[in-house]
Amino acid sequence: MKQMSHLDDIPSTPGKFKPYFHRTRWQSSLAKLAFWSLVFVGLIFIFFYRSPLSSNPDPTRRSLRTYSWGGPAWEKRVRSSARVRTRHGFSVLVTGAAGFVGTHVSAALKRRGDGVLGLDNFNDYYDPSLKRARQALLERSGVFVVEGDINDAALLKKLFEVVPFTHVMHLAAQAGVRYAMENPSSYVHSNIAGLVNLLEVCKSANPQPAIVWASSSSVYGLNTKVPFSEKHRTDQPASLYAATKKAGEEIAHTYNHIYGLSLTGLRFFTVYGPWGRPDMAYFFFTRDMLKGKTISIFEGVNHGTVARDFTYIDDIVKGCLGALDTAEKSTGSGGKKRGAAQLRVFNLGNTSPVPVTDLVSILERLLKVKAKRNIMKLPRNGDVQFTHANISSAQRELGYKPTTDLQTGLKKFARWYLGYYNGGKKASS
Ligand SMILES: O=C(O)[C@H]1O[C@H](OP(=O)(O)OP(=O)(O)OC[C@H]2O[C@@H](n3ccc(=O)[nH]c3=O)[C@H](O)[C@@H]2O)[C@H](O)[C@@H](O)[C@@H]1O
Repeated sequence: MKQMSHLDDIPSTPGKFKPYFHRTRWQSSLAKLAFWSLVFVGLIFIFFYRSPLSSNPDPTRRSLRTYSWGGPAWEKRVRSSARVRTRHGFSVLVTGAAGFVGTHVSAALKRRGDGVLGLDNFNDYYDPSLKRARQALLERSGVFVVEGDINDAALLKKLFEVVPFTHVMHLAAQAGVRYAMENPSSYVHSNIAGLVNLLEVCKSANPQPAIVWASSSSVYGLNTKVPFSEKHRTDQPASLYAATKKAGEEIAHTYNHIYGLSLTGLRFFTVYGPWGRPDMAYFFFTRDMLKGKTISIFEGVNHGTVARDFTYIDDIVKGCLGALDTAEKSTGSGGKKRGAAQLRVFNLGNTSPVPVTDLVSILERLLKVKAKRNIMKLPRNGDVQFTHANISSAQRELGYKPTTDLQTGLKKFARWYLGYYNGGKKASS
């Protein structure tokens, strides 16, 4: 009876059913049936339309999230953000614009008068609030970051319909070497499927844009010749991440060969700096050292040094702009090749590897805290022991010349970190 009165309390449509609602058992059952059907339909609705970001436990499905885009107001924002403000400026679509490198490159392009439209799926591989903060930064400088995935062909086609982009700076990717063992399919999804989807849209665009994109120093894998030169072998990747980046380079070759797309791959060497990625060692060492937590420092066999050719973000940005400025036009149009097009790959490193133990010592001095060091064997999870870039090719062709040493770059990072996280009190996740 109690339940009945509870059901009676539920407001129903006026007139028709209300007077008969509790008169007979049959009618009551019908009402119950209608109620539970409604609940059922509601649950199905919630299941299909909720955001996978908040509750989907499978991170590879993150990008199935539905984004809203389109409409006259949205197109106006897209157009205005991509509008070129200098005589020979570019209009550039920057994918991964709310990412670390994407934010810095987008801001630099905008500063010099190029039109920039950002695209980012804001996934939760690391704290999305940092991506939102970068987005806010870009919004203030006039860059609109469209929320969407590089696997969404309809969205990409729409963007090319609205803006005839001259260039694409493709920085959206699943990054991180060690995470590839935890979530391999996210690498295939972003770095392979997403890249192919983007190139498919670019090859059909009219005019076809020139594309500059992020490869990685990790493609050198087990190569032992140093410094790493673009001529060295890259067919022994040590992680799935590296393998997907290497696959990207081969895919670039195919699209260049078949469709005449101008493609430049940039092999970044451990990029660091303000607004960086919390999944990278320099970043989480800083966080953990400030919290007094122990950090794990890897070493090679027989106590061998593990070192990286750490490269400061401002130097990388100059390399990216150099690549865009020297990119030749794609030769095809509407999916047809008209002649041979440019295909390039460059190392963008710093040319001076620093042991990870030295990185920690620099951080200790800058943060004025003593690190609790746990020295451990380099795990077999994709990390390589040593990276060192030969940059003569980028120097010659892009005018690339890194000028920031690790000490100077980390000082800028630490200053940003302490400001952003309120003196290290509001720790990053
Ligand atoms: O340049 C690249 O190719 C790559 O650089 C970084 O990868 P990685 O160099 O491994 O950068 P971190 O993850 O920040 O590691 C830096 C160093 O710290 C070491 N490390 C890492 C984690 C840890 O707990 N302890 C530790 O000693 C690593 O072995 C490595 O030598 C990025 O995460 C990749 O996305 C990028 O493609």
